[in-house]
Amino acid sequence: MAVAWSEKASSMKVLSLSPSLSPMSPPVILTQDELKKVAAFKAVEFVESGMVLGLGTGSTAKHAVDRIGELLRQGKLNNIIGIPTSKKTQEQAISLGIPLSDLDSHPTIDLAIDGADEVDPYLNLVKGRGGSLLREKMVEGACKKFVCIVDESKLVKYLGGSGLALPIEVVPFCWKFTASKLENLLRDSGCVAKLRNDGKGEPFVTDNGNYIVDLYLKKEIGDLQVAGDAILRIAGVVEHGMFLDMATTVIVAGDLGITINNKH
Ligand SMILES: O=C(CO)[C@H](O)[C@H](O)COP(=O)(O)O
Repeated sequence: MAVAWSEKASSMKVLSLSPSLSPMSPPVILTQDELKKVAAFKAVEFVESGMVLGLGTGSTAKHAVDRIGELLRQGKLNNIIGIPTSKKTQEQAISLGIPLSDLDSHPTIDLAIDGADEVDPYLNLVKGRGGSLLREKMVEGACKKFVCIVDESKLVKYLGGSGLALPIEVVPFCWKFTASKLENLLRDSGCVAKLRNDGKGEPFVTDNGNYIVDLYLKKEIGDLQVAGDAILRIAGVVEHGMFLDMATTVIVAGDLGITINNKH
């Protein structure tokens, strides 16, 4: 259901950005990475012993996974089982001693914590600029609660509104054909499709052996659900990076503090 930032979404405000600051401390300007950490630490407050946890991917989620590992080490959390959303997060969790499992063994997840590339006023997300959108969507789709953590630079008026990529995971076979189908489908939004590269001149390959086609939009997509369903009907598309109506909470860290936005 729809919520708007300024009206219904903000259900709670935390005035201090850093747990170590007293309310009388002078304002502190935090870096983007510090804001990500603040959002991540706040999300980990929702974690309880005995939970099965979806562990997200990216620089924001990394802080949450680090914090979970720290609390386990300190004995403040027990009996956690993590379900990682990427090989990278799996490696991080193993290095922290977080017990891991998968969706086959744990098809229901109590809580997932993950970042996002864009958040719209209705708490819809773009994810996958880190390349892990398929596993993220599988894990976060199996959650009772999905807490998304972002710094305020991720807030957009509409999905695609940052001018950055809307990622689509595609099979490598004839990816140009799939990319042109995507451009054609979203031509009213001025869509340009580009194959993501790995920075060394080769295609970026996901954990699932697929490619990513990044869509750049000049205009807003009309009905996101309709567009998402149409994207999935293109043979060759594996999954798209729009996470519609999936986040139950979005925690935003910004210069003025943390806002916790709950879906109503
Ligand atoms: O979807 C993702 C990875 O596939 C990430 O959550 C998203 O890219 C945000 O990353 P970061 O926290 O590094 O800004």
